[in-house]
Amino acid sequence: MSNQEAILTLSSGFSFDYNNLYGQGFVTRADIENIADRLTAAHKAVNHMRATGEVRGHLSKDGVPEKVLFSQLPYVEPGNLNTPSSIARLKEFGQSLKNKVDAVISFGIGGSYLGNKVLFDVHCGEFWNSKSKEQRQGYPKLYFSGNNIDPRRTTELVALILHEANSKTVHADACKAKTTSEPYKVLLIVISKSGSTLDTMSNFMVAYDALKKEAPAIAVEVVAVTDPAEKANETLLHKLAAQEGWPMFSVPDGVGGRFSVFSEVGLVTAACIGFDIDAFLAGAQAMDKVCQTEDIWQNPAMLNAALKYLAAENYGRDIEVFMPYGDYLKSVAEWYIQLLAESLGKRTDREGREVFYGRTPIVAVGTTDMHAQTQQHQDGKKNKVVQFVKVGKWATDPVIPDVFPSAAKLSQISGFPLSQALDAAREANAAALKNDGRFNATFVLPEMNAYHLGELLYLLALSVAYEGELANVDAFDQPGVEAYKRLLGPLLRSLK
Ligand SMILES: O=P(O)(O)OC[C@H]1O[C@H](O)[C@H](O)[C@@H](O)[C@@H]1O
Repeated sequence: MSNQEAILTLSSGFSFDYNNLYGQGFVTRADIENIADRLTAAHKAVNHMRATGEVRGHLSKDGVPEKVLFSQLPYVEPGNLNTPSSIARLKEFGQSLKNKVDAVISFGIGGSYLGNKVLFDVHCGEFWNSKSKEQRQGYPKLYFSGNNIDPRRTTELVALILHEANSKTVHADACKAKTTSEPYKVLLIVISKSGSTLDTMSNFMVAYDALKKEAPAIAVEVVAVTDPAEKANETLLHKLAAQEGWPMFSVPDGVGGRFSVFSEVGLVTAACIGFDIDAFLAGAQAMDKVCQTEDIWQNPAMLNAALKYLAAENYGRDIEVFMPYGDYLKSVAEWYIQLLAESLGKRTDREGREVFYGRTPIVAVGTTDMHAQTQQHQDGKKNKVVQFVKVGKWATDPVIPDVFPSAAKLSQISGFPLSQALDAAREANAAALKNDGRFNATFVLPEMNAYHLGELLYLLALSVAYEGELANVDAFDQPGVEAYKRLLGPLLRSLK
């Protein structure tokens, strides 16, 4: 295969351009052939995971065998994790907020936040909360909290809600008698698989307390999203929700936080903003089906995993810069950080031998970081793969006008749409890296919509499953995060 042909394009138009990652000076065909047996074994293992949920060596936090079920999520079928009735319930939930709830605050961190933020950014953009209710088609404003323990931001978020509630009352007073004015309705969605994460719960308690005190001007409702287990394994959040009568959605068993964007965790946010759940899951499902082939050249998840694995193992490229071009895709890079870091950053292999495996992920955004990180990507250590994401067709795309014809330099950069300038920048960046033997690749989404986003996120999730097999590490646990937690517990108790 010549380098010019190193593009895998799916029937949806989604493509993986690996020209600058494969061939002379990059990962070679011989490299791939040398691991042919391991690729076959990895594919078999991933298929087995798909069929049974079993992944060799995977244990839960409590050290017992645990199923891995994220690959079932795109298939909405009775008996599956997402069923026709669970999806219908989510959609009803979303509809029930329209023109009724003023603002939602979604509390969560890690896998209980990152995917939700992706859906929000891609669908709503930066200015959703400044838009009118009509522009939001009746859907509520949506804020995130719990993604840090930041006293200032938490205070300011509560103050903002109080201010908005006050403005609503004043507005209602101006229009009609005070007694008939509606309260400002806030829905607090608390998302935590384990049900007691410090960052999430501390912010939730601060906001809940402050807003509840403002009744009746503010009406607070709560929805909990947590592990549905009962009795001995019941989470604190589940128990609380049952006591308080809060409606609940589930983080299903066998779905780790970093894979949960396709479950009720992500879909709750989707429902709140009118994001197309069906198209998102359909994109993920289409990607899953494409990746069922054993032919690596037709299977984008296996190909991506193999190329990145070989780039790291054979050529020392063990940093992955994830660099989408476009502001609202930055959160995809942030979501990917957790996926890659927690899945593959492992001390031991599945036989318990120390391997210190993993590629370090870096968030970058084009064109922004061409003016900040690119110097290092281009001239720093040759230890990186830069993974670009390109959007083919933009929904809105102003042509740069020739406003100052006498300024030759400005005149030169006018007369074509912003998207072409954006992609020319990416192309130049990719070529400059390639010309210096610096590994890079590009995922191309024909347009930025729920379907193609589903394809991309699912490809990345399945890719780490493949790479876990190739590297012989458990891609589904995260024992390393327990080390600081063991120290943090006593520290927090000593603060009382
Ligand atoms: O959903 P939660 O249980 O609150 O967990 C939130 C996050 O907590 C930890 O940091 C884990 O390492 C992450 O994998 C998880 O996504």
